[in-house]
Amino acid sequence: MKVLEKFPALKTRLPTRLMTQGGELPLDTGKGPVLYLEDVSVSFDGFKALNKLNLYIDEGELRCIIGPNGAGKTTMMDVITGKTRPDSGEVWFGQLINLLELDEHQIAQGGIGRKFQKPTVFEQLSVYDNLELAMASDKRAWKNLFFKISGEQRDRIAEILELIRLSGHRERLAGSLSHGQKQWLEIGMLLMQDPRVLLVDEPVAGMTGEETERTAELLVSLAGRHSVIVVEHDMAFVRSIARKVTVLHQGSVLAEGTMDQIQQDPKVIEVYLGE
Ligand SMILES: Nc1ncnc2c1ncn2[C@@H]1O[C@H](COP(=O)(O)OP(=O)(O)OP(=O)(O)O)[C@@H](O)[C@H]1O
Repeated sequence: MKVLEKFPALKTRLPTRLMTQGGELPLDTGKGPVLYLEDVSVSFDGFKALNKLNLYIDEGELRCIIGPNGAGKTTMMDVITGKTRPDSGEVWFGQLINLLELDEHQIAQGGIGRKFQKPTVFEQLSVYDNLELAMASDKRAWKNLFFKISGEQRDRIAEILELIRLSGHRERLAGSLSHGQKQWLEIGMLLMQDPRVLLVDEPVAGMTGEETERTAELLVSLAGRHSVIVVEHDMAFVRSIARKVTVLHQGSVLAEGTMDQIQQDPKVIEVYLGE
């Protein structure tokens, strides 16, 4: 059922721009998903990259999105993060925040983090400094060179270093880390902003088997505190972390369910074998 049909009172929501004036976004997920897209369509020169896409992400869930090349996965992430504006449809963060009224920067600051495929850490800085800078980004540090972090913030960095398994490498230059470690550091940098939703694009591309396993553990451990959306082609990896899986095809949801359910779905088999 569509969320707006289920909760008709939501139609009386105030415009997001009025609610967000002067600070924190009033995220309200009490009665519904943390993020949802309804009837979202995006066309590029007449070609429908997204075609009436519906997607509902619950608070704290780990969702895997798969689909053949060109299915619309990247476009979907671009719409959520404000990079691409849909031609039609709705995109809500909680029940009160209309993401279509916010720009990319506001969406990132408001609690939707995105990890692109290529790591973009500051190679000349230490692991620790990368995390400190990420925490402070857009806050005082960039404006005030004498910014000092609090004990609480130091604890948060230590907690994240532990989580991303880089506690023993805190003073190392980020440029000297392995590919996998750089990817974890970047995930750690996003976590410093404590996002409600984390979008992760092909996290294990180019990783060793061991790094892939550790990444699976990391992403699973993030669910609960964050909603994590993982777009990935590596099916063995998806199977290792999957709870609910959404299969996109030609810009819409083709199937949704557990990995076993979708792997036995004749529509999914046809699409993948037909590639
Ligand atoms: N800026 C653009 N201009 C024109 N066409 C585009 C643009 N962005 C995406 N497309 C097209 O829209 C379709 C969906 O692309 P998208 O990148 O979202 O798919 P995807 O599922 O992420 O694919 P992949 O797995 O290959 O990354 C593709 O056919 C693509 O060529």
